[in-house]
Amino acid sequence: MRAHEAGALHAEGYGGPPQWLPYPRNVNDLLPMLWPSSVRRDERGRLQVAGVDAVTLAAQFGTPAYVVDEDDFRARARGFRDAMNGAFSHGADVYYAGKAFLCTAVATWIAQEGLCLDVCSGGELAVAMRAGVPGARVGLHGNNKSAAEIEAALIYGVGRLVLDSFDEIDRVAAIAASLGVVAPVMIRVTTGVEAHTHEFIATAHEDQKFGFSLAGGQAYQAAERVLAESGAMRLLGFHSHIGSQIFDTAGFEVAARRVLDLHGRVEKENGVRLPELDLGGGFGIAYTSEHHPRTPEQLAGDMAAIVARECAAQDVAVPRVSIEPGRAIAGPSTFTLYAVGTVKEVELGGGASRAYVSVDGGMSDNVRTALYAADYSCTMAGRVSDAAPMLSRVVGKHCESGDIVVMDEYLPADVRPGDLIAVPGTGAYCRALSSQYNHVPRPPVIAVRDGVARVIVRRETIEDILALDAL
Ligand SMILES: Cc1ncc(COP(=O)(O)O)c(C=O)c1O
Ligand SMILES: N[C@@H](CCCC[NH3+])C(=O)O
Repeated sequence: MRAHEAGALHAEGYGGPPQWLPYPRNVNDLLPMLWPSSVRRDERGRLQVAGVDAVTLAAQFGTPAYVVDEDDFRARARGFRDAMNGAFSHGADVYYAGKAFLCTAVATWIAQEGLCLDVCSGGELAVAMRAGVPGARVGLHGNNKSAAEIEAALIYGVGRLVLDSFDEIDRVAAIAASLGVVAPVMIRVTTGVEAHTHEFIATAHEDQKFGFSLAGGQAYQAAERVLAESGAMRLLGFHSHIGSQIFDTAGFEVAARRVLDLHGRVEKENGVRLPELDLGGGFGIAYTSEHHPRTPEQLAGDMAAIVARECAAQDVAVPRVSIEPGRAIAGPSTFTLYAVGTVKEVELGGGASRAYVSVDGGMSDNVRTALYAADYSCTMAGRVSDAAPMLSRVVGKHCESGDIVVMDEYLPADVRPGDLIAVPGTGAYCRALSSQYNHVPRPPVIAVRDGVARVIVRRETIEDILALDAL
């Protein structure tokens, strides 16, 4: 089931037989799990976020636009921080995975809320530096970091570089030696876990590009190589990340057990102490009511139990644990606001039909539907309607038939040009993966807090795009 979720309440809550209320029966028609916490409808039927309504936002900033509820984003960040500190008695660290969505304001929020920041390129590192995130609280990832990226990170004094290949071990050792610093490093391990998620976003099975294989022995060898370079590198510990948008707890558990087994063996057999362990991110969020995310408390509690059990079994000290949630912080805090341009009804045969509702963005601002067959839902944001529900597909304005934003949704049959449509759950990997396909400028990101909306990433213009071209 995916149609109608953002736009209507299930009559029986989330269980039981589907009994959808006609669209939208009342003004509180939004499934809370899909929206930032402040979102509601006002008395005019307009979607409202942190006290500002969607019609006002569209008039002031234009469409399409990503709209982030700043307090919701901050609360999700704090939620992970507090849950990890609550579960691990000696403290723990949360590295927000900036790849989900990063800009200077977000890096500032993350630092203010007491989190660390995971960056995976020189560009993301530059944002962290600009926001003044202390180097010690930044981690640098990447399976092919350039020498310039490594050097910039070491000069900035990042708290960790996560190593991904033997070539990189040599490269980091040489650069650290030339700078006269000791690089704090972790080793990314491929644990062999087949995570239950889309193939393109699973990262711990053997046949993919990330990390050192645990089963093949390379992860152990990598540790030996790093330990042998003690003048240039300090081994903090191991890192495991099994993939993204994962709900299945077994995958996390198996990965944690395997990486802790390696951690214990390396400590004992080399007479060293590894002070840290990173268990990655990947925690799934609800895009539809089919998804049932676990709370940060549940996730942290489970991790703490596994770590305590495995360390006791191996008789090694409990390392300081870190995690790297991206989607679970950024995703639900944001919705994309579009304006409808055209509505076209297409006969499907057998008397059935579908409305193609074209909006003023599309795969350039949200490629996840095309790339991962991701499920989204949507609702009218500027008004409510008593018209009958109509099976609709929300599509973009690009020259591709796969340019689909929301595959199936029930919208009221009187949806028309000029209506506003809001798509929830677009805070992670939408702006981050956006493009200028068809030379469509990227939308702005608008942060709303306490009744005030402000631009945190400005809209691109056609002049921005033209400026890249040589004459
Ligand atoms: C190493 C690493 N850490 C953290 C993340 C964040 O994942 P998510 O946004 O699913 O929490 C990713 C992306 O999958 C990643 O590759
Ligand atoms: N871009 C992916 C997630 C990849 C996470 C980065 N390792 C998505 O949108 O779901």
